[in-house]
Amino acid sequence: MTGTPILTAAQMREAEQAVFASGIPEYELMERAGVAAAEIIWRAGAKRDALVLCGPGNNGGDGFVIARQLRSRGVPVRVAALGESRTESARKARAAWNGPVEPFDQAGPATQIIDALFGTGLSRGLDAVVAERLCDLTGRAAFSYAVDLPSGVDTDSGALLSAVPDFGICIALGALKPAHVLHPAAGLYRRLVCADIGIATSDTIHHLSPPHLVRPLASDHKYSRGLVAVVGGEMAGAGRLAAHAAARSGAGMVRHLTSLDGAAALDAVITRQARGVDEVKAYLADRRLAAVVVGPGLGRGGDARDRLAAVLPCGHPLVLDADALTLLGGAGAEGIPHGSILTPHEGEFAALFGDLQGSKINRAVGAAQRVSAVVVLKGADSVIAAPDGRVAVATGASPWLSTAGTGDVLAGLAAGRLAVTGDPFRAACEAVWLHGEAARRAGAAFVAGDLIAQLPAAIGSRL
Ligand SMILES: NC(=O)C1=CN([C@@H]2O[C@H](COP(=O)(O)OP(=O)(O)OC[C@H]3O[C@@H](n4cnc5c(N)ncnc54)[C@H](O)[C@@H]3O)[C@@H](O)[C@H]2O)[C@H](O)CC1
Ligand SMILES: [K+]
Repeated sequence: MTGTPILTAAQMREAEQAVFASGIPEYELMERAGVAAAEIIWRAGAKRDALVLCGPGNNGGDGFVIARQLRSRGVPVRVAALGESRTESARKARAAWNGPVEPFDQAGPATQIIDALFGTGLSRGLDAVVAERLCDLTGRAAFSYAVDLPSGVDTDSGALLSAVPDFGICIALGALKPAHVLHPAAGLYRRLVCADIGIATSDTIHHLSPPHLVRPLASDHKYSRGLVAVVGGEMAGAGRLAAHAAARSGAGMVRHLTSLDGAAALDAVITRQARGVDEVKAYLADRRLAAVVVGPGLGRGGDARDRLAAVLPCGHPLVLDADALTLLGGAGAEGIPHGSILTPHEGEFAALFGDLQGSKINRAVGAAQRVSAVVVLKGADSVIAAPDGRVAVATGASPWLSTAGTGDVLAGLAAGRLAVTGDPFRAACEAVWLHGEAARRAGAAFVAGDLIAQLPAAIGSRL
């Protein structure tokens, strides 16, 4: 879970100020940034001709340092500037470049385009003519790089403030920012590299990284590895997917409680018929339960409400998904037990927390703090937020996950990891990463069942 840190623009400035307070001048940081970025560009593009586009602020200053570094390696490099450099460090970098500077609006194409126009200081969209020229130059280039951020993205939300082109490599400086992991900005580059420039970063928000999982002990048995109950309803298919995912999550045993007649015959090992709420309550009275997931296949009628009402006070660690979230959206989130895991998509999230504003990260943290539970706000970029402010953001999800049942699989997987770890934030991070890894292994055009089949290999890859 402790992947590359993610800092907002304000947190980045705060971290930079701490470096300056330690006696390292701003220009030293700019030199470090430029040298690190130039090394990445050199490795990717070698001596292909390059055009560095420099903006008026310190992002532009980075650009002048990069140009000087590339020139010293024999790269045929040109610089085009968008007006004068407005900061002392940027002026110093421009003077050190000590070469010709073309006006941005007259700059011709190049094999490599390096975007050092704007970074974390962007306060509004680029002028249309500037944005258009940036898109044209990068569109005609064989290699394109964004210095710190693609110019035109909102640092903290990942929104696009003006037209922004695609880039081959985005070179984050010092730390990731939310725009590096939140869509649509996160979809603008093929490769993301974070250059370490010696900035100490906060330890609350991270890019989700591969988890370290553990094997069962020789002394373990099916109950010590974790018993999971899936409280389904009339739609046995979704509950069955969640149950099979939990069964291949590393947990010791799974019970799928469904009201559907004859479903038990399908999976005798897993499925139990629980027609009425009293039968559900009887199963939930089993103190050996380590996690309960409710939602997949639950339904939204009166019986579903009764089943949900039986689950919420059961005292076992909970995963709330799908119909359970929709039902809670109407009834109010106050009934959610602390320490649960919620796995809403944007629609279910809006039903529960539609009043929350800000970036996807802000909204997920706000929701987690409101209900004192871990919230997994799913999407192409899934945000996992804990009530204490810890956040992990997952990127690179396979687009093939947009198929029926993958949410049921994630819910069952989260319950299984919760049964194994007993830690909601860790379980949610592991489940999201394993879900993504299973999708990568499943390849193309898979269905939810194929995803489940890949879980043992995904887990095995992290032991
Ligand atoms: N601060 C440091 O120690 C380091 C920062 N690094 C780099 O610096 C940028 C952030 O620099 P900053 O000067 O704050 O902002 P920008 O360079 O992004 O540019 C802001 C600059 O442009 C003006 N401006 C804002 N929006 C627009 C617009 N739409 N059109 C025109 N002009 C605009 C604004 O007024 C400012 O003057 C960071 O991303 C890093 O790249 C170093 O990496 C490390 C040291
Ligand atoms: K940039």
